Amino acid sequence: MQTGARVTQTSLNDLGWSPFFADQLDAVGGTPDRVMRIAAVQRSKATGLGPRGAVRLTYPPTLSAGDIAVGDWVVVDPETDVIETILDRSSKLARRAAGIEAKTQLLAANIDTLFITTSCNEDFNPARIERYVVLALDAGVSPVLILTKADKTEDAQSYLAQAREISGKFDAILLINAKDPDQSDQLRRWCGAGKTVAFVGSSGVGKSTLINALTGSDQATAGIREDDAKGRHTTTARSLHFAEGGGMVIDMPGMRELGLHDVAGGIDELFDDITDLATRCKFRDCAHVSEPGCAVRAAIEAGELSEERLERWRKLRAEDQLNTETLGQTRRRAREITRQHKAQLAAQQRFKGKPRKSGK
Ligand SMILES: Nc1nc2c(ncn2[C@@H]2O[C@H](COP(=O)(O)OP(=O)(O)OP(=O)(O)O)[C@@H](O)[C@H]2O)c(=O)[nH]1
Ligand SMILES: [Zn+2]
Repeated sequence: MQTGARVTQTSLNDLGWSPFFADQLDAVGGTPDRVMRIAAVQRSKATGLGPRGAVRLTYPPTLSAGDIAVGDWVVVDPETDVIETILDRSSKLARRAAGIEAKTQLLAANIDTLFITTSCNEDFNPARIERYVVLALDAGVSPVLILTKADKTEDAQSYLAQAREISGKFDAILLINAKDPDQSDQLRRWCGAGKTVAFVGSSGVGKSTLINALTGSDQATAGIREDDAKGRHTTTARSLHFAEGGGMVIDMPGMRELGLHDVAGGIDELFDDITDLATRCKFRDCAHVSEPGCAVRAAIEAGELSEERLERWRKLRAEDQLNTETLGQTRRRAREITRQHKAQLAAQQRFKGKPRKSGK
């Protein structure tokens, strides 16, 4: 196994180990030789990378697959290969899990940079890009926007201009042909030794092309393919790979649905212009619709803020608030709806039951 051999020669530092994690070892009774980084998470097993190579790890009764993310650092019992502890994360990407309850699904952990990938075509969508930026900012991960397929449009510069309008918070915006190695090499700036990057973006925008360019393709997935339940690497699972020349790359396919959850901080950061303006509105609870003394409306009228951007901010905030309410809040809201419904029915019954006023 090429990757296995490579991992054996790999120090923890190459995998992204840092003082942040080392400092936690004493408290959990761990030692560096028992530490591994999670490269893939399956229902009943996970793949860990460490000094022993790629190892299939088992969850203890207290943990399940949902508690562990690709990129996590764990302490492992070397005799049983059971995970003992998940070390605190330096960063964590999560989304709202499917279902009615306000639950999160972990996507990846301990990432330095999020490569938000979109193409210079109809895939380019400011609202979706903003979603990814909010996710990154909220997690304390630095967002880089990659605009691919620049070679397939006459209009590449206009996409670049639109991207700059979306946010000044990007660490960089790259306009590239992902298939040209000279151009994809620019991504290596974020993949130095010990650094971890993750890719998000729709299907077909060039993520695999870029990941293959960074990792040298086949050998990157070998260690994980070996551990897949069906004996092959599936493209639907998140997984961690080595970048050539240092650093780790996390592939996150299947991210079409990115429900935001508990990311108010990220929304405030991305839309800090609106947040600032809102503090200057005359009314503290200003809805920025038609209130007098509204600084947000004034900015729109002055052409400093676009109506579309304000609308996208509103939508994200509403979604985040809805998705973040606790189960208790959801239940209370459901009870309130039921109560109102019953009250309405009762009123209707009373109305029906009343003897008709006779005209006499
Ligand atoms: N001309 C050109 N083609 C590109 C570029 N980026 C990707 N492609 C092509 O677009 C197709 C899709 O690219 P992938 O790398 O598979 O996209 P992906 O994001 O990994 O897609 P999924 O695996 O479905 O998530 C492939 O045929 C690529 O060769 C680019 O910048 N320029
Ligand atoms: Zn206002």
